[in-house]
Amino acid sequence: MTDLLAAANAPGSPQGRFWGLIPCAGVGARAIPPGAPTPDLPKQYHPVAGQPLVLHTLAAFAGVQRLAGTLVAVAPNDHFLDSYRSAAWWHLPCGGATRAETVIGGLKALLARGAAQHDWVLVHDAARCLVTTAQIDHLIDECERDSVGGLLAHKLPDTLKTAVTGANGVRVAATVDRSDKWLAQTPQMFRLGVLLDALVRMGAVATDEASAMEALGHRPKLVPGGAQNFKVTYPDDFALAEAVLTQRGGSATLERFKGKRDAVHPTGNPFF
Ligand SMILES: Nc1ccn([C@@H]2O[C@H](COP(=O)(O)OP(=O)(O)OP(=O)(O)O)[C@@H](O)[C@H]2O)c(=O)n1
Ligand SMILES: C[C@](O)(CO)[C@H](O)COP(=O)(O)O
Repeated sequence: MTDLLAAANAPGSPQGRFWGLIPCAGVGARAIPPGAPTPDLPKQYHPVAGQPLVLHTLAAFAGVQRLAGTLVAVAPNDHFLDSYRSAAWWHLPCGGATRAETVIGGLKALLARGAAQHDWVLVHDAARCLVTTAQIDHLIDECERDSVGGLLAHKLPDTLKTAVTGANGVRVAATVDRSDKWLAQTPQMFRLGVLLDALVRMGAVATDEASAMEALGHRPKLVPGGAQNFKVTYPDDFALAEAVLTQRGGSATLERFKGKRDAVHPTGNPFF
């Protein structure tokens, strides 16, 4: 693995292309209101500001000119996206039981479709539908010359507590120093081959790509993302996402791509 990173960073080695990878195979269990029946529509397909949630995410990625293409990793037997077409992204049923397995499946699919080990991959949650094209471009600018890669993150804005649960309910155990605490967001951008190796080694316990890289001793770069790049996780989050997208004027990026079923991707995506 370290050899792969060293090779990618060696003077004269090719810079590599940039790929998007969207894990989109979760069920969204925490997004179901307490007591409600289990819906058959995963949260990433819920309508938000006039579109299925994930289409806002994909619109932001479609606007990034430097991406060679974006793979959406969906669950086996998930046909939701079959009726949508874009020149900028495609979907494959390579999702797994955990987010890490879905990402591993997606990375292998990218390699099988012609991506190189030293190419960069930007892994981004389908459920972070408020990311903007500008933020993705900013992450690439900040990381493309970095020896490890990095992620969007948000410096903790609130006082941080640890909790203890006992007979008196959930109580504060302590207040924790937050000066060095950040909330990890996505995209998370690393070299494809190195990331695949790191995730396979760490397995399903890796809740994000950076932690797998950290486990190998690397120090991914923290790039400020912003409070609006939150992950739709709980029931209330849909209304918040809707409000922000509506305030932005719907999805301006999405409008640009709507109806362009046969559009040719500017970077010449080989898959269309
Ligand atoms: N087996 C899985 C689990 C999650 N994800 C994706 O990973 C992203 C972030 O995960 P999270 O918000 O935890 O989504 P869910 O696992 O769907 O949510 P929950 O834990 O509430 O069920 C989501 O876009 C989700 O679709 C995935 O591709 N494959
Ligand atoms: C990758 C991630 O979005 C970073 O914050 C997050 O860890 C994924 O969500 P999960 O709830 O940990 O699966």
